[in-house]
Amino acid sequence: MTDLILVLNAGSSSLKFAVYTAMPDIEEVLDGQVHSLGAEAELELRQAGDTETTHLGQADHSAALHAILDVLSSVLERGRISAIGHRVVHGGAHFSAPVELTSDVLAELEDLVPLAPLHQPHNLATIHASIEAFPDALQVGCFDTAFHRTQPWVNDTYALPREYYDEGVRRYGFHGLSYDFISSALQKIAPDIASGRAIIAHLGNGASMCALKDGRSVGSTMGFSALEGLPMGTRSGQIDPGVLLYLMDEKCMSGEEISELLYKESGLKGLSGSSGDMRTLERSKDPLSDKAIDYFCHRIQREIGSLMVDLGGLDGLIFTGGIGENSALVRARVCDGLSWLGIDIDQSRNAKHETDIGTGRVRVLRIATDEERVIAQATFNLL
Ligand SMILES: Nc1ncnc2c1ncn2[C@@H]1O[C@H](COP(=O)(O)OP(=O)(O)O)[C@@H](O)[C@H]1O
Ligand SMILES: CC(=O)OP(=O)(O)O
Ligand SMILES: [Mg+2]
Repeated sequence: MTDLILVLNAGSSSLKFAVYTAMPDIEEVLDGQVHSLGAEAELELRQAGDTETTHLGQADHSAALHAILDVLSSVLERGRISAIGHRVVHGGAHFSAPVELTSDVLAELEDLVPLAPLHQPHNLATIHASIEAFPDALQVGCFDTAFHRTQPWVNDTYALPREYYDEGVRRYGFHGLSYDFISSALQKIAPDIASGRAIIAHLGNGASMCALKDGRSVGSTMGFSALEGLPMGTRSGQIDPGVLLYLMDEKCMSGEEISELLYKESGLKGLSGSSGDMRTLERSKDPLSDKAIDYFCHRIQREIGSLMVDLGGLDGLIFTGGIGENSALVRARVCDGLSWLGIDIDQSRNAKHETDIGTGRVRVLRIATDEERVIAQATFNLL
């Protein structure tokens, strides 16, 4: 029987999965995802070049996991799951590398739930369900925050009294598994950029950007929680803390209500008044949908300026994530008007989703991310 590695990646709007053979090296057998979690979830299974889609309808993370385990049962007849690698969004200040998920580690990760309420509970629930389904498998956690531990202190802290930093109020940054993958991919696709100054825009339902210098993270738009920085599907992104004081003091909103507002009702959903999903907004004829896209792209442009200061210039701009990889419109709007920074793109190559779309001094690339492969490799290394 072949040894297999299963990877589970619980995002805010999706549960992605992949299966790899484990010996002698990792090789992907299949992958897929349940996307659009909520009322209209769909399961996609990709195997040997074919994609099979099943409509699930109403499904949360737990229903998605069960649907995935059902689908996998046919594959499992041919092999033995010897390890399961999990994406864990928050590793706090402590976890800077992948670890075996022992009960002590899980207890520490439980403490981080308040810092990532949209992700950590789903990550932990997925881990517990997979321990139950595969009690003999090695369970490994890989952290979204780990990649950013190389950031200089000025980008790691807020200007609060020092004791807050010491107790963990820091700028952790997220999407590190994706940045790790892109950083490795750059070494093959564009080695000059891999060892130069790059900005990676991971634009998915959650969205952030990373300043990459010599392959290491030196800046990120996300900080303490996955709320800071860019506006997202349903998250506000950057906001004046004075607004929160106003909501508490003048509108008498509770912490829970403010959390609901900032995580679930804001961003593209709040601005458009209809949807936080980029595909839906692009198809919509409502001018508010277009304004929401405009705001999203403008904030990305502003963050490019800010991250360029961290880098001392720019050699490459990389688009990735569900929106970054698939939306030619967003890539075009982000690059529009940035010629003065050396950012220009070829509209026809962009429309065809080619890898190399830049025509100016800065190389502009579209690279599909693969967080699952980073997790599989780390899990394999710990086997
Ligand atoms: N063809 C497409 N055109 C525009 N947006 C797309 C397309 N495909 C996916 N997206 C958008 O990508 C986002 C989901 O990104 P993804 O990275 O898969 O999410 P998550 O953060 O949950 O992992 C959604 O807003 C979705 O509408
Ligand atoms: C950290 C984060 O925002 O993750 P996701 O993009 O999966 O929501
Ligand atoms: Mg994601």
